[in-house]
Amino acid sequence: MIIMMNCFPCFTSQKSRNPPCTTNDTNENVEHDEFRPPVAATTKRIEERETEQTPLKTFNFRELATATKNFRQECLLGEGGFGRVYKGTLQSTGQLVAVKQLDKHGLHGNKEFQAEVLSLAKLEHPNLVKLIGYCADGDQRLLVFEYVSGGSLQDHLYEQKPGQKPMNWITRMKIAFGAAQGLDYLHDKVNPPVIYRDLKASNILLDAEFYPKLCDFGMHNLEPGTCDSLFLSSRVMDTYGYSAPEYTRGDDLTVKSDVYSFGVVLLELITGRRAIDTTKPNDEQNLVAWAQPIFREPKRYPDMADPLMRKNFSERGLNQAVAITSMCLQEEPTARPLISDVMVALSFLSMSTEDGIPTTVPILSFRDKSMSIALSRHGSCSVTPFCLSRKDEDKKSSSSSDSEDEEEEKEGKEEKEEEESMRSKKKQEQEETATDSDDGSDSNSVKGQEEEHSQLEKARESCSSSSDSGSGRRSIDETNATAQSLKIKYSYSSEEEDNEKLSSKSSSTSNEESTFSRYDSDRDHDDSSRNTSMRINSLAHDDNEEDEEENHETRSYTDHDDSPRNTSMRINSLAHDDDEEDEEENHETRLEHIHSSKSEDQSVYSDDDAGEASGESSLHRIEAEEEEHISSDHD
Ligand SMILES: Nc1ncnc2c1ncn2[C@@H]1O[C@H](COP(=O)(O)OP(=O)(O)OP(=O)(O)O)[C@@H](O)[C@H]1O
Repeated sequence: MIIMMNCFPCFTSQKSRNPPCTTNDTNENVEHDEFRPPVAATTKRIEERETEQTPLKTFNFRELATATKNFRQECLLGEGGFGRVYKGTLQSTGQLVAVKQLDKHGLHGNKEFQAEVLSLAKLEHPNLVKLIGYCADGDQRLLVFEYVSGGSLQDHLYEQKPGQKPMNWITRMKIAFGAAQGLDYLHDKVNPPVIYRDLKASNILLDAEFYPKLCDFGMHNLEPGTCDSLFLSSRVMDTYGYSAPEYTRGDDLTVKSDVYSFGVVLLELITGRRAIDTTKPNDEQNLVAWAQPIFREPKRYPDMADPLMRKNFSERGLNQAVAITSMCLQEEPTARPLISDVMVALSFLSMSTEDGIPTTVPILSFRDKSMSIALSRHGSCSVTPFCLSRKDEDKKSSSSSDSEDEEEEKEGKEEKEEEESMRSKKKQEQEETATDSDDGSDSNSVKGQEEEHSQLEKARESCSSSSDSGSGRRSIDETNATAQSLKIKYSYSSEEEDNEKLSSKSSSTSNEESTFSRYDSDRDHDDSSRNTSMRINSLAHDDNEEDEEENHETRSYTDHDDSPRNTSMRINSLAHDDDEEDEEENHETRLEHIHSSKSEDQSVYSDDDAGEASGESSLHRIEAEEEEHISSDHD
C-alpha cells in the first residue's frame, strides 16, 4: 500500500510541520484546529452544507491516550470489525467520546484517510452517531465519535442487565422509526446516496431515552483492502443474517440491500430473536428463514411477537409492522419498499396513542404503491375512533415500575375489549351505510379530505425535515406531533365514514401534483405521465348473493402503453362473513386487480397467499380503472 505521508504533512506525525493543520504540542489539550483539508483532498461526494457543519477536530495521539486513560482495558467498550472502541473524556471540554482505534492492517494512506474522514464528517443527522474528530498520527488512525450512553439495540434485546425491563412495543417502533430516519437521510438526503452496508442491531446505539443512532455508516471506504482475508471473514461473519440475498449472489449492493438489512432489524424488534441464533433448533437458527412461512399466515403473527412484550400491543399495529418487515425482506431488491415509505409507515406505528390517535397507517402517504397495497391488507387507512385510546406505552420502559406494567396489561385488555365493541359497532354502521350511501355530503368530504392530505404532506415533510442535516435533534415525539394532528382528522365515528371521504376525494382528483400522483414513483417505477387516484370504499357486505357478486365484480385490465392516462384505483374494504368460499372469491378478485396493475411492485404482492386475510373481519379489494387520457380534455 502506498503511504503518502509526505503529501499531507499535517498527518505525518505528532510533530507536524504544517502549522494550520496541526495541534500545538505545547498546548495539546487545548487547541483543536478546524479541519481545513487541502484542496486536492477535498471531495464533493456529499452534498455540501459547509455553513451548517460543526467543525471537525483533529487530535493528536497523546490527547486521545489521555482521554482513554492510555487505552486502558476498563475503558474498552468493545471490538468490532474496524478495531477497538474506547470510552474517553476529552480533557479540554470534559465531553464523553467513543474513540475508535482503527486496525493497522490494511492501513489507508493519509490522503485516502483524510478524504474519507471528510466525507464521513459531512454526514450529520440526529439519528447518526456524530463524528467529532480524528487522529492521524504516525501509523495511528483514530476516529472520535460522540459517546452514546445506552448501549446497542443488540444489548437491549438480547443481553439485558439484571432488573432491566424488556422494551415495550411503542419503544421498539420508535427505535425502528428513528433508525429508518437515519437510513432515509443516507439514502435520500445526501447526494450521491450512501449505502450503509452494515446495518444491524449492534450498530444501532441507544441513548438513555432509547433514542436510536446509527453507527459505522459510511465506513466501507475505510475498510482495509480486500486482500485482507482475516478482516473480511470476520466482517462477513458479523453481518451474516443481515445481508441481502444479492450480496450472497455477488451482485452489487444498492440502497435496497440496506432496506433488507433494515427488515431483519425490524424482525428482531418484533420477535426478540437474533438474526442468527445457533442455540436454536436448525430450522429456527436463521431468523428470516424461520419467519418467511409465517409471513404468509397472518393468524400466526401474534405468535411471532417477542414473548417479553406479553402481548401488550395492538394487533393491527403488529400486523402492519410484520407486513412492512415482510416487504423489506423481499428476495428481489426492486420489490422492496423505499426506506422513505418505511419511515412514514413507522412514524404512524410509533405514535403514542394517548389522545386516541390511531395506530394504523393512512395508505395514501406513500411514494410507492407497493407499500400502500401491502398495508391496505392489514387494516391501513382505517380509522381508529377516539374511544380506542390507549395510554402512551412509552414510559421509558427500563425504568417503569411493576405497577405500571400491570396497568399496561390492564389497558391492553381494555383496549381489546373496546376494539371488539367497535368492531360490532362498525359492522352495524356498515349495514347502515350500505343502505344509505351517497348521502350528499360529497363537497364536505372533498374539503375534509383535502385537509387530510395537506396534513399527510406535513407529516411527510416533518419526517423529512428531521432527516435534514444540521437540524438539532428532533425527538421522535416531536416528529409524531404533526402526524398526530392529522390523525385527529381520522377520528370519525366509524372507519367507513372516513373511507367514504377518501372515495369522494379521489374521484375529484385530477391534479398531477396531488398526493395520489406520488404513486408515480420517481425512482423505481415507470414515470409515465398519468394521474393515479385511489379511492377507498368500504362497502357493507351481507349474505345476499347478488350484492356479493356486485362487490366482487372483477374488471380485468391489460397494461397499456405509457401514454398519458388516468388511473383510478379503488380499494374496497369489504366486510365479509365466515363463508370460506366467499372469502376465496374476494381474494381472487383482489389478486387479479393487483395483477392488472402496471407497477412491478404491485405484481410482487400478487403472488403470495390469498388466504392471508382470512382471519380478519375485512379484506380489501383493489379495482383498477384506467381510461385513456385525452390530452385535449385538459386544454
Ligand atoms: N459512539 C459510541 N458510543 C458508545 N459506544 C459505542 C460507540 N461506538 C461503538 N460503541 C460500542 O463499541 C463496541 C464496538 O463497536 P463497533 O462498532 O466497533 O463494533 P460492532 O458494532 O460490535 O461490530 P462491527 O464493527 O462489525 O460493526 C460496541 O459494543 C459498540 O456498542
